[in-house]
Amino acid sequence: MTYPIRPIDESEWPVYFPVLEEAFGWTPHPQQRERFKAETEFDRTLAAFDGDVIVGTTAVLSLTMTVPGGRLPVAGVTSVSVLPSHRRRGILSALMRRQLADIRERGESVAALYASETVIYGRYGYGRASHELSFHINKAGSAFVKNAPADPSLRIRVATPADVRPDLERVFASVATRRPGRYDRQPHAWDAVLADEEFDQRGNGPLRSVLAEDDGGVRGYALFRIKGGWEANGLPAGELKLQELEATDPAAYALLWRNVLDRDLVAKIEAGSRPVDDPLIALIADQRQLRAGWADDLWVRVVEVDKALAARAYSAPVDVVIEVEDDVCPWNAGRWRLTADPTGAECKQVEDEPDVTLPVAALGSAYLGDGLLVESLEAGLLREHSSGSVRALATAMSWNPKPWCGLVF
Ligand SMILES: CC(=O)SCCNC(=O)CCNC(=O)[C@H](O)C(C)(C)COP(=O)(O)OP(=O)(O)OC[C@H]1O[C@@H](n2cnc3c(N)ncnc32)[C@H](O)[C@@H]1OP(=O)(O)O
Repeated sequence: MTYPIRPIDESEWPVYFPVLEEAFGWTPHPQQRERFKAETEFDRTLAAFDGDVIVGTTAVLSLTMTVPGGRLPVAGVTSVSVLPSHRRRGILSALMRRQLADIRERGESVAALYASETVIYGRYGYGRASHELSFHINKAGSAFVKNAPADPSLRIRVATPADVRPDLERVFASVATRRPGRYDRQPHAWDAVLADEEFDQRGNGPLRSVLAEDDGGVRGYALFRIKGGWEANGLPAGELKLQELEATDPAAYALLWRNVLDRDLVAKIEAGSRPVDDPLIALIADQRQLRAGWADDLWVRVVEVDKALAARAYSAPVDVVIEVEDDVCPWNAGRWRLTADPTGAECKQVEDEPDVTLPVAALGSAYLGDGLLVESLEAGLLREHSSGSVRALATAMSWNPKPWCGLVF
């Protein structure tokens, strides 16, 4: 049985969005529903139909994302759902194939997504490309190293987040270009970051902010909520849930963390999504106190091998023939010579003998600089024909700072 696929127009939203709600078992707040609609690029949606009923959905957000050495238009894949009545009939597979062809036609060479479950997207050529740490910190164990940076010209200002939105946007825009995986936030994304429905829904208190600033302006911010509480013996047991902390320089970063960690009547600090190389790890004197959890962040799909590989920068010289396996985007299958050094890169289709054979998902994993090719090699998942070629490729593709997105789309 086939299920015709096409984009929807805005008038079909009332029968499109409920498919997502049903598939995710999700009841969004009315404002959340409105924001979802506002960010939807209707010409980049796809719906699968059973007769005239929508049974599957997906959409793309047109993102500008930082990649090693620059910024790229990236297809941000989102809103993937198939009705429980129609699951496991190949509807997702049909949507993914069509979507990747559309992305290519539009000229984007890279797609990225957040996966609801890690087992779903590898079969479509997406690779786990960045990771996040979540910290659970007891305030009592949060002292900094003695030489933590301090700038006497900096001060903390308490502010209502909505009142200082232009400052938050300015700080974020300046840090987003520094780390692969971060993307330009459009106004609707800021609406979501600053949304306060969670206040009603989870009892975590309203969104609060502190700014680090000097006479020249704002150099960083933290966004968080506080769930107050007391132990039976009267000791304060408040929990601070950090949503974001961004700063333009190390002194502002350290001051903001200190402010968040030292909050009166708070005993525990939870920071849900942080980069794997968060400078906080170096600032905390007793790192075990961070009690970190680890999870995948972005998944990346190289949609056009030559364009994507030539569009990013490399940390070290490399000259390697890569044989790419890709049965979902057959235009990628074949041998590609990547010649790159820190000044530039070229990637051309060739007939030469390959140095390495790898699934396209492995290129997606390496694309943002997380260095995962070595992990795959050691796990026996890549076929290396010339000894040392994978390590050379992995070294060239690795990047500092490590990739991290930090905001689900
Ligand atoms: C970027 C995002 O939006 S992430 C959000 C993804 N959506 C969700 O998690 C919502 C809840 N889940 C769903 O809506 C559906 O189960 C989907 C979209 C994940 C899968 O849709 P389906 O139409 O059932 O997938 P489809 O039939 O095309 O499956 C293709 C293959 O993937 C496998 N697969 C699909 N989903 C899963 C899963 N959740 N876990 C394990 N395997 C899966 C199928 O078994 C099948 O394997 P096969 O090719 O070896 O037979």
